[in-house]
Amino acid sequence: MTQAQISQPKIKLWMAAIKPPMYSVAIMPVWVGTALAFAEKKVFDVTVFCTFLVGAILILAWENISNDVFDSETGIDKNKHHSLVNLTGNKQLIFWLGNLCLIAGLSEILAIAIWQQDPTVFGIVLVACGLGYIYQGPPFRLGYQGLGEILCFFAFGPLVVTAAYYSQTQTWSMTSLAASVIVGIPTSLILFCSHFHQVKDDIAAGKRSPIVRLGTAKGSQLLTWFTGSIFPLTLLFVLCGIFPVWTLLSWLSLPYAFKLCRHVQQNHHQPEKVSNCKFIAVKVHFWSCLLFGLGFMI
Ligand SMILES: C/C(=C\COP(=O)(O)OP(=O)(O)O)CCC[C@H](C)CCC[C@H](C)CCCC(C)C
Ligand SMILES: O=C(O)C1=CC(=O)c2ccccc2C1=O
Repeated sequence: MTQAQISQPKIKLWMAAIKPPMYSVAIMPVWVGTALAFAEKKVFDVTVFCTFLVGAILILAWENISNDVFDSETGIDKNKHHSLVNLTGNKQLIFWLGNLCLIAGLSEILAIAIWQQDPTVFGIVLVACGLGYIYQGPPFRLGYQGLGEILCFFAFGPLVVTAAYYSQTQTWSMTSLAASVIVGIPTSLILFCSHFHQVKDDIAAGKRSPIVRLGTAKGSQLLTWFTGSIFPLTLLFVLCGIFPVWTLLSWLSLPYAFKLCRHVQQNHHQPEKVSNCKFIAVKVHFWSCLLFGLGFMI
């Protein structure tokens, strides 16, 4: 923990604990699945869309709140001043606040299932929540084995994009599966980026994050390959006639992708400098997914 981090004002610590920009990871898969449903089937149920969005945000709030609870049990967050548990000193309160968000979020998704007399969307979201739990909750804690990025890809990619598409159409689509890959990769990149500055604390707590396993130098190279993969992959799906040409609008997010790769390559070994790379990755994710979804609507 640096002097700068220790002396941060309370409001800054609370904002860092709540992480508002991170909630775009819950919004984008719902947006892309819904945009694709509109493109393919010309349907758009605004009530289902808004209900799904609120549910997704609440479920992500549960994931983040309970992350601070579970991490307080392993000691990994002892230097994390912006952990909700450290800020309030009340683990029970935070635990129940998280559970309340989960119940409220799942109730939104259940409402969609009841309106449509079809449990499919609820079932898919329940599986995504299961992946969220085994990422951090006992006895699994698969994130501590370096498996978080894989869970993250399937949860925010194939599962939630498919559920959002299904919530609008009550059918399945291969294009939706392809689109979910384009959403899943940048979401996992955010998680990947979040480990660069935490190597010391992770090793001390026995967490073998991908960056602990690979080292920061190799990690920065892998980041460049995966970030770079999103754009040619989209082009490939366009050339195969799976995506409309307008989905290439997502290439307008390339400046953020370059910024991310350059920043991490230059600073991967300096925790204080690289610690903001997660938020550059959020920008890559936000703009690439927003424009990608727009490409289906045009
Ligand atoms: C909480 C997550 C990452 C934080 O991990 P870490 O412990 O390294 O963070 P700190 O350093 O800040 O302590 C995200 C984990 C994502 C997970 C693998 C999958 C989550 C699935 C969601 C619950 C599904 C949401 C569905 C919704 C959008 C409908
Ligand atoms: O706090 C974090 O580091 C993350 C929180 C979060 O909700 C999320 C969701 C999807 C991918 C990555 C992340 C985080 O890194």
